[in-house]
Amino acid sequence: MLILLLFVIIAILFIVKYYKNKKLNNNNIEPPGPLNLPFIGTLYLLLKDPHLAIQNLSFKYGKVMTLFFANVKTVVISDPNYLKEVFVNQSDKSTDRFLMGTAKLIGHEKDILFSNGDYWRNYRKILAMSFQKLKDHQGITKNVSEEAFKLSEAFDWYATSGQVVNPGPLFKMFTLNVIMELLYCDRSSYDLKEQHPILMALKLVEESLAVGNVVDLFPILSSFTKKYKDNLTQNLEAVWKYSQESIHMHREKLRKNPSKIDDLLDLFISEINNSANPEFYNDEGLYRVCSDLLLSGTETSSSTMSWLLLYLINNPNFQDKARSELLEAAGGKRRIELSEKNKTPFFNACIKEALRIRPVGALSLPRIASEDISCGPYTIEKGSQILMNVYGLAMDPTIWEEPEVFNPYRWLASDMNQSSYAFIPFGCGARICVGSNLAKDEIFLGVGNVLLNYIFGSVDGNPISDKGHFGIALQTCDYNVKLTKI
Ligand code: HEM
Repeated sequence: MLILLLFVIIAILFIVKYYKNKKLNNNNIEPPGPLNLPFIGTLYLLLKDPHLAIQNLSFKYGKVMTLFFANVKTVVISDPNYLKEVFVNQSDKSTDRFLMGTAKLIGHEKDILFSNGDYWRNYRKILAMSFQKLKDHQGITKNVSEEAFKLSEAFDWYATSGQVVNPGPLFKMFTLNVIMELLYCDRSSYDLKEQHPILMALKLVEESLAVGNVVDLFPILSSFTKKYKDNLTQNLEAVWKYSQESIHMHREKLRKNPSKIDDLLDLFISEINNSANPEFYNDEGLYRVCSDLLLSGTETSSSTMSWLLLYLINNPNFQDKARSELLEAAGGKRRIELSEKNKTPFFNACIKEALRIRPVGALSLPRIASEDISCGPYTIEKGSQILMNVYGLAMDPTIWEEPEVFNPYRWLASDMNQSSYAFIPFGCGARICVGSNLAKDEIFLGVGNVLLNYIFGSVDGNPISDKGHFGIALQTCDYNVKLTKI
């Protein structure tokens, strides 16, 4: 009897949900999608490797499809023209972020990653201008180059002792040091046993984020997840406090000598001071932006470096070719600088290919439809979450020849004619990644300098698995390498 009752309740919920979801105003058509179950929506199809599951679903349901993350109606776009239509032509309706509980906990809607409206626009403008000026600031870019050299030295011990090493944590330390130097005039040693307290806090924040979505999707679980939230808040507070101290120090220095610009935070504060409405920006906004940069600008770049090295190990010919090209560009020195970047087209193509084949932001960061949005023959209903299928686009055989093959030459072919919306590792439209140039410089200098100094191989001579896993980003599985000093 009980089972029958349960069955009837589920059937009723299902029918109500089905009709509610099918009904859009003005006879607009909802993008198709798989069976939407009560409570869990279509999550039953996304349990393992969501980027692969979504790619497969898009083969079946098309380049615009509707999924349900529990109750959250989600439209996934896997077509370059539709991406342009939605995120560029109708950017007034598609620029806001879809904000769940964890995002709000991180940014309090007072940062850049997870804020909307005029607040986001004003802070983003200042940050984008600061990054623009960073490019022309020789002194600051020199620090990134120095850090890349220290990264290369960190591999030395492994090469001389013959020990294998997992390059991931060293790459992570490199990207963290770059941000720490840009914001806090601080850095940490590459000795993985001696970690800076801020790195420990950041690591714990990242671990909490990896489980964040489940907690966000099922508010009913919130009483069980208090510990998770307390842990996240406690570690975020450590990052905020550290940022506040640095902001105070930077402000004091600039008050005494406004022209002494030594890092990104100096640029950011002086852009604020010189803006039309400096009173709009306060310390809370500043320290939340600092923690954004730590969160969004470290794992992303270091994971891409790990992917690039993995593919260069699996393709030793490409590794040799990239090294020879770097060596020639560096005039025979074992140290490459950003000023030589235009002399290394093949290595640059390898970086692009790594960003294509394993985009760490495989589904970008969610946006929300702030109004009904037209997308080809469909309508994306107001309030829906919208995802860009960055990974699916990169694996689309109608766009790329042999998409699963790491082939840097595809970027060098003179007839390369892909839509720029087919390759969107940094997202697209008004919220495109603000740190993309810094990321590309880090990858160039970080991987370029280690390649110039060591030959890398897998431990057993076999190719390393490029399957990866979907955590806070699309990351490589941990892998060890052996290396020989040149
Ligand atoms: C390979 C490295 C990186 C990748 C693949 C990447 C990817 C992305 C993606 C996909 C987005 C969302 C874009 C959208 O909504 O359309 C994003 C946003 C963002 N990224 Fe990156 N990113 C990388 C490195 C960095 C770095 C180094 C920084 C800064 C130090 C950074 C800072 C940001 C910020 C602040 C946003 C939010 C922009 C906004 O909401 O207006 N990222 N990134």
